[in-house]
Amino acid sequence: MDKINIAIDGPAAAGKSTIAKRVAAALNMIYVDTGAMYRAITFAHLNNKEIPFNELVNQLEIKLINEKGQRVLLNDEDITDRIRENDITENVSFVASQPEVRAFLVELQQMMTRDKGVVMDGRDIGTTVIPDAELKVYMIASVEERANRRLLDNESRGIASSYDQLIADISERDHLDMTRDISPLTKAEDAVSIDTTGLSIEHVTDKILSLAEERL
Ligand SMILES: Nc1ncnc2c1ncn2[C@@H]1O[C@H](COP(=O)(O)OP(=O)(O)OP(=O)(O)O)[C@@H](O)[C@H]1O
Ligand SMILES: Nc1ccn([C@@H]2O[C@H](COP(=O)(O)O)[C@@H](O)[C@H]2O)c(=O)n1
Repeated sequence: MDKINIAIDGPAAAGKSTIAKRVAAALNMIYVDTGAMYRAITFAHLNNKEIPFNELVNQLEIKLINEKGQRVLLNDEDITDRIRENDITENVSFVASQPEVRAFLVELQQMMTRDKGVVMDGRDIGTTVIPDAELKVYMIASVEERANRRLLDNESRGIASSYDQLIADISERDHLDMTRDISPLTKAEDAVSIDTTGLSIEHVTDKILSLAEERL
């Protein structure tokens, strides 16, 4: 096959974006971080709480620029670092449960994958956004390992956090994402499960690359 789409879903801090970026670079595909798009709308909502979601989404233009990882622009403002801060993380699952927000972003994401050649990570990619993706991966890791990874991640970004708080926050966010009414986080029936607990980034990347090669 000439071009494929790859969907990577899973709970918070399982390693989806780290691996998706590497897989996309190795296969010369486009990487799309859909979590960043929900975070961008959360940023807009926190600055404009009085605006209903159906009106808010019509005022937003979200661009993902593949430069220095991936830059996130909201109405041409670079909010890449801002959307990783705690207030956004604490509110994003609520914003992502809003029907108007999901309809707006799923349509945008489906347009981005129409011509194939995309590695997209998120929570509903294999189930809702690209149910016909040639490769679907459901990536998991123990909550302890995910909290440790996020702790190191936050330290490197200068974001204050503690291991115990991260365990609680990650567990709560997963619960909200798995139990919301619309497109809850769940493994697509035809997704390949990969438990990354104890596995290196290189090992997981190679595993997905070999699954992709089988489909190309
Ligand atoms: N297999 C792995 N082994 C060790 N560390 C990893 C592994 N995969 C990812 N990491 C590290 O874990 C941290 C979290 O990974 P990442 O941000 O990719 O997760 P994510 O699933 O995209 O999270 P979220 O959905 O919350 O954005 C990063 O610092 C990354 O370097
Ligand atoms: N396809 C997606 C992607 C993300 N979400 C929501 O956004 C939150 C942040 O995602 P990160 O990957 O940046 O951590 C996530 O917790 C979900 O609430 C989503 O609903 N669908």
